[in-house]
Amino acid sequence: MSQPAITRSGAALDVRGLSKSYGRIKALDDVSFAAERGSVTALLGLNGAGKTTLFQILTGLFVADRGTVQVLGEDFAARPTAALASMGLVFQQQVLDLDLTVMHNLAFYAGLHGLRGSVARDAIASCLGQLGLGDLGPRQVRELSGGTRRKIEIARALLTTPEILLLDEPSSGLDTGSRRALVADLFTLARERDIAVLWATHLVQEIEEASKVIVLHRGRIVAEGSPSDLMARSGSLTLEAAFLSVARTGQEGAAA
Ligand SMILES: Nc1ncnc2c1ncn2[C@@H]1O[C@H](COP(=O)(O)OP(=O)(O)OP(=O)(O)O)[C@@H](O)[C@H]1O
Repeated sequence: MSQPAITRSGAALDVRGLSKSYGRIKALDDVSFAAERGSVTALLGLNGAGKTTLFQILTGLFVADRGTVQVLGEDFAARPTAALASMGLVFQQQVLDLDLTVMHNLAFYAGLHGLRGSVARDAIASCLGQLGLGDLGPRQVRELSGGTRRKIEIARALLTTPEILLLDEPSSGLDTGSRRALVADLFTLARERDIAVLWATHLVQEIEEASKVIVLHRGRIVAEGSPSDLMARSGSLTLEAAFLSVARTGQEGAAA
């Protein structure tokens, strides 16, 4: 069996020195980090921190002013189509057609990616099954709750067996119970499918189990480490206090 491709740092996704400005606003300023397989890397930032800009660069919508992105050992800029083919994307905007059934939505997306017939059906069954949605195929999306729709969007992103999953506030608009269920599913998926999950959010409670937390503040990384590292370094008893401390002061080590 071939070895999985890796980047210069050994991680699935490796970002170095990314900068992007909109006129005089520095949305990203020399951002570097890596996301490893089988784990969740959380990108935590208040409004305006630069999370969306980063995701737009990682998905090829925008080009960075400076810096590089490596995906599975390849330079994104050199081979964007291959890089994008290895990624699953779940953003805040709803992407399902409400008037179609779950099965039709997923079959349409599978078809766009060249999966047809029994290959598509098996992939759909596997992805729905993994998220506990196995019996929902015939249901019209409009009849389903917001939390279930979000899970279907995640199942959709998994159809192409991505090695990297980019999530931009995936629990946006969900109630606490649905959010908790979604969070648990995503951590399990990262482990079981050996996917590198990069999860942007401003909700600290969601990512307390993350292997690594990166705090982005006004375009700069102001803290990076495991949740317990961040709490210890800022002298905080909770991850939320540690986050607010570094986000407020723009640097690590400030007392909460
Ligand atoms: N198209 C644009 N033109 C000008 N400035 C922009 C544009 N997009 C973003 N910005 C600015 O760049 C900075 C980073 O914005 P970005 O949307 O990337 O942050 P964010 O962390 O995703 O915020 P939010 O959580 O509010 O979506 C902000 O100061 C924002 O006002």
